[in-house]
Amino acid sequence: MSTPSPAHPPPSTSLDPAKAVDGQVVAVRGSVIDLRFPEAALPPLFEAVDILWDGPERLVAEVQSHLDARTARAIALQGTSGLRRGTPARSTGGPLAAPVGNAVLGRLLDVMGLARDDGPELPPGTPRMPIHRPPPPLARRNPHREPMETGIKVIDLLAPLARGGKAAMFGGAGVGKTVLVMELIRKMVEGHTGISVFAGIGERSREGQELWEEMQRSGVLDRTALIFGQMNEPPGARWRVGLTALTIAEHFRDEQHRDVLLLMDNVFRFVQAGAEVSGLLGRLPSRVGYQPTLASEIAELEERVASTLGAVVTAIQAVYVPADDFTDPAVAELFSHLDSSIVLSRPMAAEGLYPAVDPLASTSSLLDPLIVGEVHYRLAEEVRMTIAHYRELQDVIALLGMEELSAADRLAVRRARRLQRFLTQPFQVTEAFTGHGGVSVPLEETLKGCRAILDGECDDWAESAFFMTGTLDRVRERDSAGRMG
Ligand SMILES: Nc1ncnc2c1ncn2[C@@H]1O[C@H](COP(=O)(O)OP(=O)(O)OP(=O)(O)O)[C@@H](O)[C@H]1O
Repeated sequence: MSTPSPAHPPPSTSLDPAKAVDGQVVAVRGSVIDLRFPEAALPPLFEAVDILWDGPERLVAEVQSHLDARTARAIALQGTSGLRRGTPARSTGGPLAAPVGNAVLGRLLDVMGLARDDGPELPPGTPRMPIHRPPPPLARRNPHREPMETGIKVIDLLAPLARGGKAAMFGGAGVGKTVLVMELIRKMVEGHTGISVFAGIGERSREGQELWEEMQRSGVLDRTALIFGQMNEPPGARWRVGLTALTIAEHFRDEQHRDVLLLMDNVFRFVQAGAEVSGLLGRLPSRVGYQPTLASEIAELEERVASTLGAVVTAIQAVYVPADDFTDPAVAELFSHLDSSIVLSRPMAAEGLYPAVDPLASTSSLLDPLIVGEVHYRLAEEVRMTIAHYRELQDVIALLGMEELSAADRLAVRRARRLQRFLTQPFQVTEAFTGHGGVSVPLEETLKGCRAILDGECDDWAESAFFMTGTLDRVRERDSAGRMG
């Protein structure tokens, strides 16, 4: 067969072009491509192979298994529609390599590092690093964690985030994960002097567009790299895009010693893409239909999100919880890797108690008297106990009404409802559609407010005054205004 000349420039994914060898496509089934190479020249697992076709875009596949001494089974990172048997392929001599360094800042790239904004492609000399790398050794890791104030009351009080730590927002469809991540970006990126890397994994392109505009508006685009593999892209791209973003973050951490804020929306889509790939490769599914390699795939990603002695990586991730089932194996596995887990609750979202952070299910390893201090720790416990007590009483209230409760229980309910409302807060990113101006509350004010509510100082204030506002002083003003009005 004659060799068609490639319609695209040869990829710069290669680490060692001298090692490049030639093969050809022998079978195509959707994203799965079987490739035959000369004996002894079979590319190793995870090597990137360039398919030299005349299709609409460059096509690169990653080797996943060896069928025999000459045949490799690979997963495509782009669509394969129109790909024919016999098409030549060239091993790139190394794994897929992500562009790194200053050239990626201010750019929106895909899994391969190709421009997805309307700018030019990255210059040919841009350094690249393989996307498959081991995590930093334990000796180089920085175990130190210090709380990082976000200005979001419920998070700072009950599930504080750590500078240099890993946090995730868990929630079913439409409970406010993306809104919360966007708000955290807005609050943190401006005060953050390091680099921000955003990985958009398997979500809607509209969200990518909004983020791009958000970054531009905040004037931080020149310190940000956005890497996207959205829901319309093949599973291979969604599976690997997180590693591309991580590689970019690791380069800033290790080579430039700059602090990195790594944002990933949505890590569940990474797991889901892995399950799709596993199915396409014909591997037997494991629990709940997930890939048998679920735990190791998640660990491969999460373990690389690490702070070293030179620079810290602070990761904020959104995790979709399928059918609101927190026992889902992917979700349960992700929990175990985090410093802070923020759980969003559907009943709270349904009541309009935004951010719908579940005060009982959300946790943080920082909520320890030795880290946040005795006062904060005890207060958080007291808030949790009061809300837990209210939840226990809710069934009784629904059946018999408040009148059947003891005086002490009635008081506990009163305070719990005020606490729940005090922990709601208007966000900057939702200003446009809620009509409430966004607020940031210093931790000290949050602690002061909760203390006062628990001590019964606000028992007579109108419940509605606590809803969607900032400090307790503001609640007091609203309560007095309500009385006068
Ligand atoms: N803090 C908030 N204040 C007011 N409204 C909110 C807030 N958070 C979420 N919402 C409402 O809930 C909707 C869904 O939020 P969001 O898109 O963040 O959910 P999600 O969990 O990311 O959903 P999906 O899984 O579909 O991506 C928003 O469009 C908004 O109407």
